[in-house]
Amino acid sequence: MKNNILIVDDIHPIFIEQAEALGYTCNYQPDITPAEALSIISQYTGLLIRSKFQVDKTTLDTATNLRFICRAGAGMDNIDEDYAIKKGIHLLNAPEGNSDAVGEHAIGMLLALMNNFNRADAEIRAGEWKREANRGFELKGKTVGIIGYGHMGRSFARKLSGFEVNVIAYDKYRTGFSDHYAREVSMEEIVKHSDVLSLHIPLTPETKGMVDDEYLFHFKKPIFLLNTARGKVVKTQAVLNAIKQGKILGAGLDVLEVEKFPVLGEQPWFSDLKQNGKILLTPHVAGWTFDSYRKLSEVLAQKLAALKLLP
Ligand SMILES: O=C(O)[C@H](O)COP(=O)(O)O
Repeated sequence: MKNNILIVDDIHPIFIEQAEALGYTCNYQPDITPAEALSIISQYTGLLIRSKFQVDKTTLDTATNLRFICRAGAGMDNIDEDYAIKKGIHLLNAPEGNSDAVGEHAIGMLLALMNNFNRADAEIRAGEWKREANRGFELKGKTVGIIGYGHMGRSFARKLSGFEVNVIAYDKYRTGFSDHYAREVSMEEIVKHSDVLSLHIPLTPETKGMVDDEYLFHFKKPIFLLNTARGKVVKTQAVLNAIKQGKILGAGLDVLEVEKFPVLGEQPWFSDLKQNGKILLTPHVAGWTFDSYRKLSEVLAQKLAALKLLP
């Protein structure tokens, strides 16, 4: 069997260079359709994907020679992980490659929200000069609650040092992680003390729809909400409701329950979302920078080398 990798998305060429130095042959097909990929996948021992390609049971059953999947990114929610592991397929991802990007994006969103950057900018362009309506909040002295203290949560916490904030973090799957940047707390404490809530958790059946009306109702203080994780973790309608009730002061959403047009524009909540000046939107780019583009490839190539699948 050949040692070859089918690459079905856009990645920095350094991956190909390094994989070929290890002895792999790469077939770079960033524009391949899922159907086309499925029709040739049985010829490959490796597959490299980003988020647009779904690796479900059918794909895994068709990929009879597959030994590893490289995910150029962090989220593995587009892979049927359990089934792949059952088939003995190695799964590699690269959160180390885009955690700085996500941490910085979250910081940028937070400062922009707290100081009404997007709304004030739009107002001036429309001929309105409103100082009082655009009075901001300072980060200093606030409590920032982080849910999920993996690569992304830790990166955000590190980048908050210097802002003189109290950083608390909760992670269901990790304990004993308090460090220089964040203090480990329970979910109850996050809900009780946070002025800012930033989500850094994967999408799983358990986290799907986690941030809903009921969850937001329990927060003791009005919060700024950041979601740079996965859109389906947050119910968009609940965010709109909480803004109306004054429970959310601003929301920075890099990811949405449904992404891309036209399907996004067809959602019942989309017109309210569009008109709400307390919501700042970006198109799922928190982890996608000119810098992370190369780092993701480098991290994956290193992990592939460490697998030592080739003699
Ligand atoms: O999971 C990630 O790393 C980010 O969400 C980026 O995903 P992408 O592969 O779509 O850029």
